Amino acid sequence: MAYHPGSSDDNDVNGIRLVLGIRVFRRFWAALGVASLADWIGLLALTAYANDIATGGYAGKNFAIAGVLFARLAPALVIGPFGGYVADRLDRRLVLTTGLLLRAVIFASIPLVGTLWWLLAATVLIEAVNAVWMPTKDATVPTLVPRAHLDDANRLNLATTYGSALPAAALFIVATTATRFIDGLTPVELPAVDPTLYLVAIAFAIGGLIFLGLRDMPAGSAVPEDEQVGLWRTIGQGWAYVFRTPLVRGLVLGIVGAFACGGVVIGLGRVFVGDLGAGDPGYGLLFGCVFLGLGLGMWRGPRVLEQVSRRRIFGVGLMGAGVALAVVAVIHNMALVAILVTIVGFCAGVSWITGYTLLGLEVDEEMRGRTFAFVASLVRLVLSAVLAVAPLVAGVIGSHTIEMRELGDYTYTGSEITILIAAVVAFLFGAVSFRQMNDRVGLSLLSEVRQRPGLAPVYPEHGLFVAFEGGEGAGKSTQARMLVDALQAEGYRVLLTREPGATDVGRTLRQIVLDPATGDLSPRTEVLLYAADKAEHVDAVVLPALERGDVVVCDRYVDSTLAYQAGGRALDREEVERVARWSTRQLRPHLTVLLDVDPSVGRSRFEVADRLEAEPKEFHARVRDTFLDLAESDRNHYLVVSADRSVVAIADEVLERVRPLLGLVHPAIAARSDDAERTDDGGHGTDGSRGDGTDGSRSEDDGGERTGPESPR
Ligand SMILES: Nc1ncnc2c1ncn2[C@@H]1O[C@H](COP(=O)(O)OP(=O)(O)O)[C@@H](O)[C@H]1O
Ligand SMILES: Cc1cn([C@H]2C[C@H](O)[C@@H](COP(=O)(O)OP(=O)(O)O)O2)c(=O)[nH]c1=O
Repeated sequence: MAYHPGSSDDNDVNGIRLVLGIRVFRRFWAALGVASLADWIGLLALTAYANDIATGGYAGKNFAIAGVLFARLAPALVIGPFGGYVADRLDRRLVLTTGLLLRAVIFASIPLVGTLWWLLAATVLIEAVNAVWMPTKDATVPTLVPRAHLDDANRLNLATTYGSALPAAALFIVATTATRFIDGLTPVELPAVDPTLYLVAIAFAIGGLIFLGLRDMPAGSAVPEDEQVGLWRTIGQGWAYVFRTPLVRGLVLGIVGAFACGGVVIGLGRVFVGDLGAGDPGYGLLFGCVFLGLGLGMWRGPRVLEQVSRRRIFGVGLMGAGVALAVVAVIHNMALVAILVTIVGFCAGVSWITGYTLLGLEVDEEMRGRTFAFVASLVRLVLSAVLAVAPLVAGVIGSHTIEMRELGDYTYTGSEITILIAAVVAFLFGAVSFRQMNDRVGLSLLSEVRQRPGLAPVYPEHGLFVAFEGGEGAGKSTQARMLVDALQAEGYRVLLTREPGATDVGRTLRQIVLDPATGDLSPRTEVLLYAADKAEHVDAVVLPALERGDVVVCDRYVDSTLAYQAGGRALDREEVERVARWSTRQLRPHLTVLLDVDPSVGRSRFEVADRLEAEPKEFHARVRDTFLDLAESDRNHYLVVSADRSVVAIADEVLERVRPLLGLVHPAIAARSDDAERTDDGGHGTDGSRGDGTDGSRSEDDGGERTGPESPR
């Protein structure tokens, strides 16, 4: 079958279209959408209502909200496992219908009774109903769509459940603003969120009626026994695995942190916007902004700062959320807060989607299901704790005013302090995740961000890769040889190689590019010829040696293309870099030694000039500047040496810089006697024409290196 780029997107769209084409599923989905919408508005309305009817000042309001949120989440932890059991014994359509109708009745009863105690009891009841309703809903989906499209159906349902948070926030803003407006027109005072609670009741009733109408839904119940693993057991089982693996540990820590961060904003939101004088519509706005940010973050996440490692982005996202949240805590302006919580949501969304994807990629097949279940359960647990505890803490801290004579009074509230604490915690979680998962140690985040997308470096995971760069006659071959000798003497397995011309194809290419008889070449042709040499060299020589864990010392590498073809020939640097990096699979040396010398000095060290050596002074000046520029932009991976000093002094400096990197490889003393021959074979000095760098003579056909006998081609 032909490869079509983007076909997976097309498949997604087609799959979703297909499941929506199934009448009974379409109606089921519509009912689910209405129920989710009602659920989100309900969450907002319940907390807003708690805020309205609570007595006891600032602390009282916070305690009331903490109570509602806890009542909302706690039953899932306790009743959850039984929900599946009950659901298993009842008819699906009956459960789906009555579940929503019951919720409608309970919601309507809340403003009618109008006490805090009933609000709390009603919340528990709603969740108890939900505990049976949810597993039934999940178990129903497979009976409505063909097995092959179950995934599409589940994804659509998930998107609907979370996607409805945004319209729900909008509806909440409209409903509460309308109530305020009508309130202003009539002499009787309307309770602020009562109409919204009735609206929720109506929406649930509509959802229930749609389910009632689904007569063609297969009857019976089917929650398979093995899917009814309780929450606590899931957590227990997952724990053991997760905490054995540092990467997964970092990920789980971060994911939980992201949710805790979002939970604090939701849990404290109502009181916090109250402090800002924004009331219920403000609360709706805050909630909507968090979800807008989350949605954007999840959508754009994979594209954000593409040049930065995904493992690092994960921690960075969390730290970003922490910083934005800290600013939220100290700023007293609703408009700015709205923008900032969108940023908090965005950062958390980027982290969440990145973490989720990494988890999918890094966790072994057989552990994946359990790990995801573990994460989902843990997130639930932490979210409940945070939603309940955050307002409690805020209530305990209370609202205080400090009098500062000249500066005026400064009021700080418990919600501000608690948000600030959460911000610090989120930042620390992010920092710990960043450290645990950092796969680019030594490359600063700033220089990584500065890299253009698509040019992200790949450093070898095995072996040690060192390149020598510099102008003509700078002493690269001499120094490379000396480094190889020094390392081999210490028992390391070392491969000395070079560009261009270390492979069979490379030798032919070398002949073409360097022979003055070739005459003028288009600069682009020259780039491609060098790139072809590199592609072959990396695949056939460099990577296999690194895979074996050897030290690879390379005389000239990608920087030469950037210096000569981009700098010297004045081609666009980014274009040339894309080609050169692509041809080397983005593989970069752990260390590049730049032997810097005035071009005239280097030039004076030999007599016969090849095609490039024969270029004018200005050309070589540009080459030198480009080399220096490259070294300057990534100091961690470069050593710049003044190459007009003695050979020995330079060699000492190089060895000193390389020594700490030897931790990446192990000396193979035992294997030395036979390996030394082999590595020499792979080097480019064995044919005697050059390479030991001491004879100073140059000839056009000084290729003739053989690649190591163990190289795959
Ligand atoms: N530090 C140095 N000082 C003086 N001459 C040097 C130095 N390093 C190398 N040479 C000589 O310069 C010539 C070119 O050296 P080589 O290592 O082949 O340079 P490259 O590989 O950079 O072109 C050789 O004759 C070598 O002996
Ligand atoms: C690897 C590479 C070399 N070159 C040039 C630089 C040199 O002039 C020539 C390599 O010839 P070589 O004789 O190996 O140079 P040196 O002894 O100075 O290391 O090819 C490029 O222009 N682009 C590249 O990517």
